[in-house]
Amino acid sequence: MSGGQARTLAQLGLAPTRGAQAKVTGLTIDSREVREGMLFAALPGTRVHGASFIEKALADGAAAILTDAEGARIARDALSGSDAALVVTEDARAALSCAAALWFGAQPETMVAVTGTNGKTSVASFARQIWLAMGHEAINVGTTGVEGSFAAPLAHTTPDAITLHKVLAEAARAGVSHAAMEASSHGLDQRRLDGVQLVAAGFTNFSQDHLDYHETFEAYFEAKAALFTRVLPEGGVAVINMDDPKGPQMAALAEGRGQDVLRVGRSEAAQLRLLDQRFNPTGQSLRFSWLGDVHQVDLPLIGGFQAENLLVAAGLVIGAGADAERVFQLLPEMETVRGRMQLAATRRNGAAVFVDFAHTPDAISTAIEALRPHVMGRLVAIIGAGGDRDTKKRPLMGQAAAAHADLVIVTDDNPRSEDPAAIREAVMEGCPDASNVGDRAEAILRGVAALGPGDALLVLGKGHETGQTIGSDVLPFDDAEQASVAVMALDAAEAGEGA
Ligand SMILES: CC(=O)N[C@H]1[C@@H](OP(=O)(O)OP(=O)(O)OC[C@H]2O[C@@H](n3ccc(=O)[nH]c3=O)[C@H](O)[C@@H]2O)O[C@H](CO)[C@@H](O)[C@@H]1O[C@H](C)C(=O)N[C@@H](C)C(=O)N[C@H](CCC(=O)O)C(=O)O
Ligand SMILES: Nc1ncnc2c1ncn2[C@@H]1O[C@H](COP(=O)(O)OP(=O)(O)OP(=O)(O)O)[C@@H](O)[C@H]1O
Ligand SMILES: N[C@H](CCC[C@H](N)C(=O)O)C(=O)O
Ligand SMILES: [Mg+2]
Repeated sequence: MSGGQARTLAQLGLAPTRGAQAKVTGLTIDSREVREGMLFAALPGTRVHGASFIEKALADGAAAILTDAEGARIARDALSGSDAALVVTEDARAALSCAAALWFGAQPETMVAVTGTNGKTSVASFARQIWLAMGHEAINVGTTGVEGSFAAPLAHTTPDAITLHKVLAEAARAGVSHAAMEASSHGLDQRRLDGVQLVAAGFTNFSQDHLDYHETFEAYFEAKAALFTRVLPEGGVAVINMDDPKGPQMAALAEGRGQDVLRVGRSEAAQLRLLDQRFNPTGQSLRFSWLGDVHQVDLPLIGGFQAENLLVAAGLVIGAGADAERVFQLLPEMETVRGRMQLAATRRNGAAVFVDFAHTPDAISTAIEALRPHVMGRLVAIIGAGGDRDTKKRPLMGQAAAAHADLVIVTDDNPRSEDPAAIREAVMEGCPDASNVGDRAEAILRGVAALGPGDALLVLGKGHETGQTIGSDVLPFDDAEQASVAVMALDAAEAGEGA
């Protein structure tokens, strides 16, 4: 990213090995984006070390190179033949994040982040909704892009440091004072958010995902724990869901770092404690206590887990300085998070179709179980797994659906570069009695056709997504829209038959 005033490396918090006088005109992590005068951050990658592109970056006019010891070794010849400024540091990704924060120079005054396998987007959206209802200019940043008082699309849940700080600075300059962001495990591992100044951070839960990247559960947990052990400063507020088996461990890590821990959940240890939940066809009622005082609230939200997410969000907003009673008054105003247990359509016979983003075994179990108490009749689930992602989760996703739904249809999610039929086969290993319908629109039509009075269909996996990635093409596809189309078509056909 270029533009703005040229700065010295010291102004970007970097200690140059050589070229202290050099000024840079912008930052990039991609050699293909290098322009005259820019700093090229040559970072270690999963496929290749960015240092392999230092020679090209220098040829294209890079004025400075930021890398680690391995990068300096890989590009020794290119570097010794150039007089560009050089920063060699142990953790080049973390250094880049801090440099990006200084380069863009502004971020919303009050920032919180949330990590966990599931629930991050929901928590960030609820926190933003509470702040907006309090009259603040607020955003959430993550899988669904930047939403709220300032909007922008994002390609990642936690964008790379340069994209992140660019968008945070734009939001801050547009008047945004409060931001809740998602901290993905990739983002944490790659130090993408190390330059963000957090006042509070939250943890929802921990279960299987992304083992293709992290390889072991331990490494995956460590990546998530880094939100507390590295990113949230001492004295920050850690909001921990104590109902998750990993909650107590995360709370201990946060306490060990000198953070104030605000415990939430059903657990007796919780300061913000869920006491009771009652479900109805359009939402739920909660009884909860805050430091012992009992409150009751009616919410237009489907799914018991959204109450857990809402408590984490309320904890973050309180942890960031809001008056707790004011926060609780605003909870009935919360709206469904797009693509999370979202009512997409209702059949003439009363059967409902919901769309949800569950794409892990745990989320599929949770989502189907969570819909049960809102539904009188049978529950039909449509599932699929994405290509180029953790392959081990596929049969477990099938098992989870078979264990909790009355009828399962396996279909394509985003096959990406993989063979869609092979992905479906892997899912079917966990649910051999399911129907296998590759075409997602047809699967939704079949699911809707199976609904009798009081039944519900839950279309899982793609939530808010508006495209289906097949190979390298992204074709328009929206589960909620397809559900409406299917309901309209089948209701019209039935009305025609009855006439
Ligand atoms: C696995 C992963 O996170 N990969 C990210 C990583 O790429 P990488 O390490 O594989 O990069 P690489 O291809 O080995 O290249 C190494 C370095 O060389 C640079 N390079 C490469 C080629 C070139 O010609 N010139 C050049 O300079 C690259 O910019 C990179 O910095 O660094 C790249 C630059 O920051 C990211 O774009 C890329 O995200 C890819 C696109 C991705 O899909 N990531 C997903 C898995 C992800 O991050 N998902 C999370 C989690 C979502 C969730 O919670 O479910 C997210 O936060 O979205
Ligand atoms: N607290 C929770 N516990 C278990 N499952 C949940 C919880 N919250 C959400 N889910 C399930 O996970 C799905 C994704 O929710 P959400 O988008 O909020 O999570 P996320 O952590 O942001 O996911 P991603 O990793 O894709 O960013 C939901 O659609 C729901 O099925
Ligand atoms: N952030 C998640 C989203 C998965 C969504 C699902 N529809 C899929 O394509 O697997 C990922 O990139 O793994
Ligand atoms: Mg998300």
